[in-house]
Amino acid sequence: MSADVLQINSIKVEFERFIAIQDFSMAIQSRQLLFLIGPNGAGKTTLLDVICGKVKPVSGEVVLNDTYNLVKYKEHQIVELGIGRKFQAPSVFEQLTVQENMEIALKQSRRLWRLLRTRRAKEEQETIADRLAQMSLYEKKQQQAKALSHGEKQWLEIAMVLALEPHLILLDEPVAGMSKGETEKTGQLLKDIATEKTVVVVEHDMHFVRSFADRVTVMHEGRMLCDGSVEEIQNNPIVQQVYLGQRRERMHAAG
Ligand SMILES: Nc1ncnc2c1ncn2[C@@H]1O[C@H](COP(=O)(O)OP(=O)(O)OP(=O)(O)O)[C@@H](O)[C@H]1O
Repeated sequence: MSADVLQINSIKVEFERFIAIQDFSMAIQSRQLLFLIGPNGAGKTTLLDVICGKVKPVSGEVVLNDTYNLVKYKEHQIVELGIGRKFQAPSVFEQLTVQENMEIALKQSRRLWRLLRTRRAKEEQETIADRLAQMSLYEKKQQQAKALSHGEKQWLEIAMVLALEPHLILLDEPVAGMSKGETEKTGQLLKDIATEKTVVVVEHDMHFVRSFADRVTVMHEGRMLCDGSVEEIQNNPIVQQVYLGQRRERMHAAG
């Protein structure tokens, strides 16, 4: 068995006649914080959509733990296999408390719903408490979600994904709209999560990527441009030429 959690092999995605992803392959190892970067329209969100089953490729495969070709599974089955997704826009229930949002997240999981029949309510509450504490929200569990800051709502959503106990978490621009302090804290939280899970983040904020990435994959026009450490990406002439261009100076200057 390989050390890869996920192997993406030669996927191609078409929307009507437009090819959004082409001949794309990569392997994702466990317990790392991987950032997907690239210009607008590069195919980053579509790649997350393929992994979580929202979009089906016309060819290629996405293999989880050397065993499950996710292309053949439905979205809810992929959740059951341990892949969690947080979309870009916050979608917490504003009128409900932080605690109630967590309880709903647990009940929405069919996998956990089955488990809960045999699982004691006490354990469910412990899971919720642990994840809220991890995301620094435990003290706010009785507050309505609408009273949270934008950053706290994003953390609540991440806690809701974590409560489903995924092995692989997919996040789309989690720090968009956050303050500097919230962004820094989110990076630390994601680092912490990546000590026990694999975290894949689509991101445009290069300072954030530089500060926290274990590995970076660059996409361009639906293809893999390159993949490596932050330093390797920064020094790659093709990335500088095709993607970063004039932003190179800023990228080196940041941090
Ligand atoms: N449902 C769809 N139907 C048609 N075209 C789509 C659809 N979803 C995405 N696309 C197109 O596929 C390409 C890749 O889109 P995608 O959202 O994956 O890019 P991205 O790298 O995430 O971009 P951004 O950084 O702007 O979010 C774009 O040209 C987009 O317009």
